[in-house]
Amino acid sequence: MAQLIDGKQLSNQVLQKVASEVEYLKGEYGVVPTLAVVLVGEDPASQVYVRNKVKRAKEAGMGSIEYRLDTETTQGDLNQLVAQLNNDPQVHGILVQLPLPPHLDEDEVIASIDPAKDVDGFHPLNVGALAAGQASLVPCTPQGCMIMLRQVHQDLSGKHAVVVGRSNIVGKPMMALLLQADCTVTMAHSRTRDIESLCRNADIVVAAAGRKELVNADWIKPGATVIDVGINAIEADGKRKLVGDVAFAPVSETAGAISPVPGGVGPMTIACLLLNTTRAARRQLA
Ligand SMILES: Nc1nc(=O)c2c([nH]1)NC[C@@H]1CN(c3ccc(C(=O)N[C@@H](CCC(=O)O)C(=O)O)cc3)C=[N+]21
Repeated sequence: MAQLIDGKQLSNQVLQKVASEVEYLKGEYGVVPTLAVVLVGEDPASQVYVRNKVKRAKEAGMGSIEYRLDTETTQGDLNQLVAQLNNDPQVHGILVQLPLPPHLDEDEVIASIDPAKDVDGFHPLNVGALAAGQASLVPCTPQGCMIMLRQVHQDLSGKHAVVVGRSNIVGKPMMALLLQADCTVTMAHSRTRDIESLCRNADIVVAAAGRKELVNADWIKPGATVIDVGINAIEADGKRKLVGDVAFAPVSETAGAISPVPGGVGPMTIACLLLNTTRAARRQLA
């Protein structure tokens, strides 16, 4: 049976580090690292994530401000709120929850966030810095995945990693971080031919395709490490249940290590968001 990579437990370690950094910034500079979260619309899943982020921020001693805008919010109103937060010295991190309602332009909103406050790491300047291997605010989910991988592999050098999924928020930044860790990286996606045998050659598989239980046991080399980034809500016995992009039960009999859903990448993402917020606050010290 595979080793379980416990994201819940590991995220608590990261959050402890965040809490001590918060104490330091308060004690030494009188600064309370503060995250502003902007949610447009009523999507129930987004509301759960935002509530979790705000809760964890409070637990770490950070400030958090939640902005809930209704679905009909205009691009102008949203841009104006972002501009106000950019100019507010009490706000160190800005997160605009995605996806936005279809009438709003996500790229435009992201580009309007001050790159120094872009704790998601989605601004083109931060994307470019990551691609060039320069320190920056790194997207939270891939950052969390790297911390999980380092639990299993003290040295990632030369490992063959296959990333399944090419999104801007997970797949592409994941590729950059694995490359920086000297992995050999293959990007696989919905158009990849014979994706199963490609994955079967991998030492590490990061599943971020957004397709529930896509990755099965016959995709995985015995002993390989599997990180499951999927969050797919399904109905089971009339209840809402989360499953990943990996068929957990069968894959955990083949893999050497595997992260679960829930309790894997999700909590790590939130912990890294707060870590980014303390980093942003530190860089904004006058
Ligand atoms: N600008 C932006 N930044 C984001 O980081 C961002 C976003 N938009 N939009 C939505 C996705 C999704 N996301 C999650 C974070 C934590 C959990 C999480 O903690 N999940 C728990 C379970 C929670 C539950 O039961 O629903 C777990 O996996 O154990 C899930 C999903 C961040 N996102």
